[in-house]
Amino acid sequence: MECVRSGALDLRCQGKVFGSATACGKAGCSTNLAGSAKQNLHGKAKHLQLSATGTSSLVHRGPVLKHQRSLAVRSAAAVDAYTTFDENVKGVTSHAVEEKVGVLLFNLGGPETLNDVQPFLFNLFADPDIIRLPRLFRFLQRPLAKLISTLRAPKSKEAYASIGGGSPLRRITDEQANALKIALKEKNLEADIYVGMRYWYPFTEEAFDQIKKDKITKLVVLPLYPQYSISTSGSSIRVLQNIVKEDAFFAGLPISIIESWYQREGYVKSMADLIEKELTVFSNPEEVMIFFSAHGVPLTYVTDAGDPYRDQMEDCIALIMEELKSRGTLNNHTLAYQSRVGPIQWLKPYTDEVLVELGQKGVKSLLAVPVSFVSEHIETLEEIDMEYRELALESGIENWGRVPALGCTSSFISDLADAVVEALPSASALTTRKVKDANSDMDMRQYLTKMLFGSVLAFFLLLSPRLVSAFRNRLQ
Ligand SMILES: C=CC1=C(C)c2cc3[nH]c(cc4nc(cc5[nH]c(cc1n2)c(C)c5CCC(=O)O)C(CCC(=O)O)=C4C)c(C)c3C=C
Ligand SMILES: [Fe+2]
Repeated sequence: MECVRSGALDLRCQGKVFGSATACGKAGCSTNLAGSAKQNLHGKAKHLQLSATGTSSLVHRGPVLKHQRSLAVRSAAAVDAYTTFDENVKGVTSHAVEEKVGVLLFNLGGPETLNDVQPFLFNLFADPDIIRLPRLFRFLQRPLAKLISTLRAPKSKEAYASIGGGSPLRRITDEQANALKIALKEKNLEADIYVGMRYWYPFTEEAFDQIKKDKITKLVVLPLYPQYSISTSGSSIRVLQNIVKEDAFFAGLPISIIESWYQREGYVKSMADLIEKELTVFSNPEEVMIFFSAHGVPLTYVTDAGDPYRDQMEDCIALIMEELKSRGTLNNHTLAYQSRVGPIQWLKPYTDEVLVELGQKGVKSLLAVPVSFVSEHIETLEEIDMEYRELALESGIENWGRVPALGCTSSFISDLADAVVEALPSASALTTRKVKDANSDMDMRQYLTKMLFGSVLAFFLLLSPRLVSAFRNRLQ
């Protein structure tokens, strides 16, 4: 049985035109484009552009319109998946072989012992999506990562020591992987699940090796971050793009990427369930301020590099609050950003500052809701449960609660399984996505200023012990 990808394909999304897609329709054909039409092309942060020539690009565009659609509409267009087609593989035929579906979960990874902390931090800071140096200064990435990870390690080790000596991320992600496999089976999809961590074991590259060994024939990529950021899902997707460039197996493998899924009904409802449940612990639930605390990113990611993270986060909070409102829960809420690192400006408002302000304003009961991540980790268990709780109580807040991370909540895992099932038909050979690079937007003057500033900074950082110790104080 042979299938040639053919027919009119025009899915231009400007929030209005959903276009058309022609499925091959032949039995056993793995190149079914029909699913593409179901993608979430609602003109928010992402736009899928596929042309009849078979080329495509995915671009982030801002600013984002605030949500005005009903949840039902959102749920029908729930999967933010995209597919790109390589000119070189256009017209490639695929044969009816037994399908072996793989699902690759992307996550950050975390140190498992205190000895892992510094090398884990090195991997993190060596990532050009985490410390974005101008192209000419990329040679400084690793020395800078070595320096920053060494300076940061003592503080991080202390934090990891206080939660039992290591990150629970690997264990929880493995549990989520197992739960997802079972949920998919219940939906009649047999799939092998792979975990690819960006900065610690099992590394993304190990997952790629296994996927290749297992001869997977279709892959759905699911980053375990509800909202997209250049620094998280974007960074892992870049690793995927690199392997697609380097390895013929991955260049030909049909892949579908679920970029962000905070807008899925199942996720929104699961979050609302957790919040509702936790509110009942307070003696006066209606007086509790719902305090969403999201992991921050440096401000320039959003302002210069077009990271849709802040827009998606605000959208996500609006959806959860809308859901709560529809259930009669009318509490006040606020959003702030936590976990900033180093002497630069991050997304505001900052969690620590807002907690103090709320205390001063007389807020007495507060429910913290971690919202950028779906498992417990250092920043929920240490930063929120210890540091922020203490700060809140010192600032006059009397009743403190925290919503647990979603983990393996069954409604949530079932919804992730639905997302995978919905994304599968749009799997297709992937080409390098045009990730918007902050550097490409810089004009020459900005670029030269950054170069000059970067070289002076690097010079002092590497050579001046006084500045190193000053910098260390800012990092701790
Ligand atoms: C959506 C979530 C996350 C974003 C966005 C993000 C950006 C980001 N993070 C750092 C620096 C650090 N992150 C660290 C740990 C960490 N980060 C996330 C999530 C996001 N990061 C998680 C889930 C974790 C915890 C992993 C674990 O072990 O449990 C750390 C290490 C811990 C520490 O020392 O505080 C650092 C450092 C930057 C610079 C950044 C954006 C540029
Ligand atoms: Fe982080």
